[in-house]
Amino acid sequence: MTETIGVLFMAYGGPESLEDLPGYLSDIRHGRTTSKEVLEEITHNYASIGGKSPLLGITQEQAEKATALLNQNGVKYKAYLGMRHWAPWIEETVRDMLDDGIKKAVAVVLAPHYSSLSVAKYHQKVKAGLEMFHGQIDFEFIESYHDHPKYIQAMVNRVKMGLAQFAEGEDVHVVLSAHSLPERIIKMGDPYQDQLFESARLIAEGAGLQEGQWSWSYQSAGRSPEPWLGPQLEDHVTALHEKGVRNVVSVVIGFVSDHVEILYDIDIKAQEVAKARGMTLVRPPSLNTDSLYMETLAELIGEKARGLLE
Ligand SMILES: C=CC1=C(C)c2cc3[nH]c(cc4nc(cc5[nH]c(cc1n2)c(C)c5CCC(=O)O)C(CCC(=O)O)=C4C)c(C)c3C=C
Ligand SMILES: [Fe+2]
Ligand SMILES: [Fe+2]
Repeated sequence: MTETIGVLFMAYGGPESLEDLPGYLSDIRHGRTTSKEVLEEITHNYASIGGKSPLLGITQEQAEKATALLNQNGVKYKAYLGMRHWAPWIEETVRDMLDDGIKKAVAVVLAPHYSSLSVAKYHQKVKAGLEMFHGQIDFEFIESYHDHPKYIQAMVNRVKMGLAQFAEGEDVHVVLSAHSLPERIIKMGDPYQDQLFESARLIAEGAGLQEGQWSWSYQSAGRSPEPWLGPQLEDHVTALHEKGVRNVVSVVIGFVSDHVEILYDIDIKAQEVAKARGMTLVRPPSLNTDSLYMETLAELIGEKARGLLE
């Protein structure tokens, strides 16, 4: 009988209702209490996008589509979902994999860029799950795929989709962005920023953007007193306005799925800043189940699985 390879698809996790928010925030903030003001602000953000995160449903669809591609190639794969900050928790999914008798598996985070504060934490949770439930699965981990040609092409297509919303000959500026992190990661030698800049360079080149026609920005910095990487998107949009830019295409290259930090932070908050200055800001859709992104995942997972089967 052919052995089934488990594929653990991991994402950040999101609340299923506004009642989940205090517990969700407590997990993200390592048990620290969230102030009333911050809780109210984040509740307002989620209420503005429908009262829950769409992330779990999108991750489920991504896992199904990528696994369907993988299952065309003779090896049998079974998809599992694990979230870092909410159910289904990564550790509990690892228990389910053990219960199913999975012996070999590939773990992938649905985030193309590696950081010790992001991807590494997911990997630690997989290992914690194995320890917690006293099991053994031979895991192969995908660390990053910031320069995978199909991910780059998928993002290039998004840039072009955004530009196509403006009339030919109009002056349009492209802003590529990703989630901010505390500045201290730079001193820690974390590869996050270098990987982001490499993706951005490849995407701008692929889309044929000239110097000055695009720029970089961070978004969604945390609400903690330490300095976070900038410039923040809203400040950046304001600075672009001061330089005479009136049309902006905003492409989030660090996130592959819709969630509050896109649907609120860009579509509502950054959009408000742009509109208040008479600017037009357009955001092409997130990759979600984009076919090139699904092929990126299938290729990366297939490659790691071949290593497991040798
Ligand atoms: C690259 C790293 C991070 C990604 C990607 C990321 C995505 C992401 N974050 C939220 C919601 C929140 N994040 C919050 C804090 C927070 N996020 C990161 C890193 C990434 N988040 C860090 C390092 C921190 C600080 C944690 C701490 O110890 O304080 C919070 C808490 C409130 C706040 O600080 O703003 C929220 C809420 C979502 C929804 C998301 C993508 C799915
Ligand atoms: Fe976060
Ligand atoms: Fe965040």
